[in-house]
Amino acid sequence: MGDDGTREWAAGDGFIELDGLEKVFDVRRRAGRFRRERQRVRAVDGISFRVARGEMVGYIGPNGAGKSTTIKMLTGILTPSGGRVRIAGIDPARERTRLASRIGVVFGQRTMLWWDLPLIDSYRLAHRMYRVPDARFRANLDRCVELLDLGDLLKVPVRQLSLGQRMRGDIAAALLHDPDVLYLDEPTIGLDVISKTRVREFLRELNRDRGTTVLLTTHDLQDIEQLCGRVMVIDHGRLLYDGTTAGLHEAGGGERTLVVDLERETPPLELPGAPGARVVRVEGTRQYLAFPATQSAAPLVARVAAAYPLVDLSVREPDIESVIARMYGERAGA
Ligand SMILES: Nc1ncnc2c1ncn2[C@@H]1O[C@H](COP(=O)(O)OP(=O)(O)OP(=O)(O)O)[C@@H](O)[C@H]1O
Repeated sequence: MGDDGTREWAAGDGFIELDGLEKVFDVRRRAGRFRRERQRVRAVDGISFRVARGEMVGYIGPNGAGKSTTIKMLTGILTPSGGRVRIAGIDPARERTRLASRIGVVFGQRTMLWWDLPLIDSYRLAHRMYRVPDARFRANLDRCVELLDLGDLLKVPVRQLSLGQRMRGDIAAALLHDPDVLYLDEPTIGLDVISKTRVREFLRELNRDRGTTVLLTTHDLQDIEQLCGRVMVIDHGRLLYDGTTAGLHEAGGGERTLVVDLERETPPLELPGAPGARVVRVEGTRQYLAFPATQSAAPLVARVAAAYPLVDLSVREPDIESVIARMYGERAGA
């Protein structure tokens, strides 16, 4: 037992544990010219899950679903209105300082770096704030600088960095004290394809080599598909789905789209031997082919490439909103 009567975390327990977690906000809204009404918003409405050490889990949902509120309770910034949350046996709201050395947080839309200072200065401040031993700080910094390609950026003031550079800088800042858990809120938002790929590769390596537990909030289903074996979907503060990424597509019945740019205008492509695939739109030399999201794109790509002269190909994922809308539709119709 810990000093406060809580049991210490033991291997085999969930590393992140939520039991019936709730957060209710009292908000005052205008209800007429002079009247204001108090309204209760159940931002998180009884969420329970376990995440094992070393898992990499997606936490997704539409705007206002309650994702950020959950993350804020996991970091101790917000105190729950009900239920229970533990990270490695620690109650975040009661022991925020003790927890701080175990977690790293990256908010894609907000930087934790000092805007006017060179990047390296934010790292030096984190070094002191977290009291990281010198040798460990050096080793972690060197590793991040190498893997995130930050060498030329360390002396540049943060405000002069591009969005992708800044995001890499923020991820490094969150990792200098070797946290066991990393929370990422929209880490690829607004990044170009190359920056996204680089960030994803880094996260995959971090999880594989260091066993860092990662909880990832994103609107980009490709982040989830490329990084997470497991995904949780929340909406209106409730857990709607907790399972594999492939299962998410089955539950949502979604379709992906293969966008094909042809050398010349062509009648709608014929695709014998590609079950479930069909042309849904033709725009000049570009054609859009829908196919079940549960299938790999590879056989369809091979089929199209063998039969038609191509300029380019890309695959578009269904957006999270449409997957969730279909999940609701199926439930309502069930
Ligand atoms: N401090 C607050 N005071 C009052 N209401 C809040 C507060 N923070 C969040 N909410 C409300 O709680 C609900 C959940 O918000 P939250 O920010 O957790 O959603 P989200 O899933 O992170 O959305 P997004 O993807 O837009 O960031 C929303 O209805 C929001 O308006």
